[in-house]
Amino acid sequence: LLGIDVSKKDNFALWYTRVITYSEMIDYYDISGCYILRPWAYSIWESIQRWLDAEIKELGVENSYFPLFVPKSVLEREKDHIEGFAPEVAWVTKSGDSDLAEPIAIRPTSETIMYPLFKKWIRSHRDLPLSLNQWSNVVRWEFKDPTPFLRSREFLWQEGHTAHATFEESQKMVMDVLNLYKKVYEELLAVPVIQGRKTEMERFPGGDITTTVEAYIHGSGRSVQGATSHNLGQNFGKMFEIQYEDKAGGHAVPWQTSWGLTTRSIGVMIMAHGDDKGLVLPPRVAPKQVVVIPIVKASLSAENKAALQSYAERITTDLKAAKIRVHLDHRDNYTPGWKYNHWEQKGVPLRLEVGPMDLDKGTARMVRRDSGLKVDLAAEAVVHTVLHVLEEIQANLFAKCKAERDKKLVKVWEWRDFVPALEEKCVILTPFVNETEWEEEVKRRSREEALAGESEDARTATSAAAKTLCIPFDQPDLPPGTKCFVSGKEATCWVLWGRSY
Ligand SMILES: O=C1CCCN[C@@H]1CCCn1cnc2ccccc2c1=O
Repeated sequence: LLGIDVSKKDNFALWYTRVITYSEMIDYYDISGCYILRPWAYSIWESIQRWLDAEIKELGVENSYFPLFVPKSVLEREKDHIEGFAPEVAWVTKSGDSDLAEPIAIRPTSETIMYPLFKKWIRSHRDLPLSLNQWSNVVRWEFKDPTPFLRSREFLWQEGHTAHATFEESQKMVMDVLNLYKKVYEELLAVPVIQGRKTEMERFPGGDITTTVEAYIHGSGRSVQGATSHNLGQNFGKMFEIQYEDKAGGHAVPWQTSWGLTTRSIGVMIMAHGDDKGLVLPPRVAPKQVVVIPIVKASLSAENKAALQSYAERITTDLKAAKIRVHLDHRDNYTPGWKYNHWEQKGVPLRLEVGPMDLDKGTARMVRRDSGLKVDLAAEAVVHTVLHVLEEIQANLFAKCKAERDKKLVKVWEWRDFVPALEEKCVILTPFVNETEWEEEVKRRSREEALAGESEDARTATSAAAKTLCIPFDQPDLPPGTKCFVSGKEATCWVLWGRSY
């Protein structure tokens, strides 16, 4: 039996690679940083999409689709802030043997593609709010080591772009979307996240305010940005000369937002819940929530085999009728034991074993993937028990993840306690002066003290340095006079730090 054969706590990176391949979610491709999303993974993206798409439409956002390509001259209109991103832009320079007159970029994000059209469409206050979303792929030619789902050169996302008459309206949109992102993580993926604002150094330079949901990966002790929602202010309106006639008849520039959640969310869920037997799926996004496995002994008579088969089929039909995503694995070329291992690796929340004894007694044995608990059920109790236990599993996965995160979420007041806490895989709240030079200092010193003279490859996807994750909206009490943990100056807020992807 091909098992994962590596423990999550002993070799997290290898464990992750084994889990995503043995569960048939990912396969590898000739081009580094590009992966195949197999049906078991794509189905999870569809569940996220289905829920989030309905919710953003409730916010008055409409879906649209813009071109994949942006001319060099247009992309560089954002010159000031994309210089940081320029190395990641992928270019089309030829068609066939002939060079293109002007190089064309493949979208890394769509502001520069969309906003010239926003300029054309927004002429009056009656055209506002303009709220569009796009489900698409984007390409960023990352330099750091790629990790399936978490960092790939092409990924799927949604990007929302809105324009409003007032800052207040735009900021409400920013927060409404951020709250949806929190729900995607906490209610669909069973992963707790912390909402907050990015510091000056970490925010999207094209905007005014970047808000974020930050997740913590217990296995690696690293944090990861789950999704972002930006208030762009009037920066892009000015850059793209978007003007409209306001109610008073004057000229005004709209207040804009942009926001995105990507297939990285699937990687976060895998890392958060997976165990040494493989994937553990939250029922709300599990492609299959129950797998029914008949235990057909060779010694059974033909009619008993047939009877067992139809009994298993009846249980499966009852579950399907209750809108439960169920699969009956009646393949006769695999043993029950092999099937248990296979579906455990794929993370199916519940297994129903149905053997000859169960046929006689009218029962089935239910086995939970998250806890391993085995319970014998009467056939007529299967549907309502499964519905209830699926909800229990969803809640249990969230509670376990939150407990693990909270155990590693610590407050630090003095520098001397900071790097040791990082070494303990903690995510750290500190009183902070919130000045960029001190943020740089913490990055530098935490890396230096952690590496203690060893070198670190710039390509590494995971640095030893601590970085700010966010300024949590939920601020602990900060008594006046509290000192910043690193500068000794007056602290102005609590900041969340961690090693991250
Ligand atoms: O986050 C989001 C949410 C979705 C819409 N876009 C914003 C901001 C994207 C920032 N960004 C990120 N990588 C880039 C890479 C190359 C060129 C430009 C960029 C770039 O502007």
